[in-house]
Amino acid sequence: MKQILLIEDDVTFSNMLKKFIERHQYIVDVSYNISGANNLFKKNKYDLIFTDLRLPDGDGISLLKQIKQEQFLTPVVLMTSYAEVSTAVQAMKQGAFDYISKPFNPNEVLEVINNALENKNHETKPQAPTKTTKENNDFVTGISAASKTLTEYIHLVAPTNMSVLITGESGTGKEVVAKNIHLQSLRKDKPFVAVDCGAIPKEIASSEFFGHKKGSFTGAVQDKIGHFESANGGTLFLDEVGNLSYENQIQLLRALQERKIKPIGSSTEINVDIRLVTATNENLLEGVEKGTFREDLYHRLNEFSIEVPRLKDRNDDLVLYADFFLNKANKQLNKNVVGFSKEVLTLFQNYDWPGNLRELSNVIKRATLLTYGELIKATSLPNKLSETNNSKNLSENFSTQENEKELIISALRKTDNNKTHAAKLLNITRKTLYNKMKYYNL
Ligand SMILES: Nc1ncnc2c1ncn2[C@@H]1O[C@H](COP(=O)(O)OP(=O)(O)OP(=O)(O)O)[C@@H](O)[C@H]1O
Repeated sequence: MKQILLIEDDVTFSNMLKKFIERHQYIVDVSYNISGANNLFKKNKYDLIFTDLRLPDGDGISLLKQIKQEQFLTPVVLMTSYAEVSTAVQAMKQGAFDYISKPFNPNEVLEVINNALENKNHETKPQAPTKTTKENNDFVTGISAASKTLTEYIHLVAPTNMSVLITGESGTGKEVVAKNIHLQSLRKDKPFVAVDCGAIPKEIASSEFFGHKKGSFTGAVQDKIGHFESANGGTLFLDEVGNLSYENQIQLLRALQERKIKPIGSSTEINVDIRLVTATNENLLEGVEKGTFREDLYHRLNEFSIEVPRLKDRNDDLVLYADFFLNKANKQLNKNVVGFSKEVLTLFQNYDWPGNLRELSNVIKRATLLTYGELIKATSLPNKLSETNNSKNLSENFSTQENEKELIISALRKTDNNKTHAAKLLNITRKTLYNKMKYYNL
């Protein structure tokens, strides 16, 4: 039977976890601190070690380093609280096999155990696992339920030749998903051609898609290869596909059905073998109902659909993405910012992120540039992040009708007595604010 060591100072929790894992045919030892774990290491050889990040006599990261030196092959899984996820990500770079954030469900624990033990059986040397896919280092997989479903769908559909329609709000990562589908497909060594349909004027769209011969129209000063031909053998990604004119939709449908294209001014047809992936942040079905988007094309594009979740709907991933964008910004700006202050993480959690991952990435890049110390502080964030928070806290409290007078005073102070801004913060109209100020003699 495989032997697992659990290092966790919460006695109730560790005993509960021990019992659960033992029920699945593993031998489990528990230590409540690092010194106890060191004694156990001397006596036993473990197949897997679970350790808490914070222990009474040290931290899980230094323990991880020690284990990696002494018991090279033993996988180590860190158990973290939500706020420590970014530290755990750092730990993975130092050789932790995985991390699991509390509270976790039993199936998650079993999955991590299976993965770790399976990995150990197959690997001859330890791997530094990463939350990015091997094929694409710019893709963070995410740990939220919504992200897990997204990843599963990508894995499932990538190796097929099905056309995929990716939907989701702006900045959620639709293009990144499309690229990932390509990189996980059999076409990964062939081109991935991304076209923004919203940026192509309809008059030149067919030349852009199918190419043209020199002299075939005014301005065609040389032969041009179209996107279909450039993507031959690979994947053609059409972003903002809802923006195609009706005429362009017909041309696209024909090319997809016949798998042949004819450049403008040419008499020869070219066979094309492309996998089509499209994206939109509009509701194409509404377009179909209104008659602006062809229903036959819609079904042709939508052999499989993937909805990329809003950042707000994958709260559990926020720190992971923040950490990823911070690393990226550090590299781009040649900085060495280590992390985020607690206050910043709270502001991040409370903000709605209407611009999704793109907005998060931009906010972090700007803040990284403005930061001279180790941690990004709230003062380096755009005002809108704290405004939403103030407004949320104030308006939430306000609706309870308690301390109404104090809340009004606080809002007026925060906004330098600007009634319009104060009313906004309190989520009431200016008129209501004036009435209440009169009532409270302010
Ligand atoms: N899974 C991910 N891992 C890391 N970075 C990501 C991920 N998804 C998106 N991003 C980053 O977020 C930003 C927005 O992604 P992307 O351009 O793919 O969004 P989009 O949904 O296609 O946006 P739009 O609708 O405006 O075209 C990019 O900087 C991208 O690199």
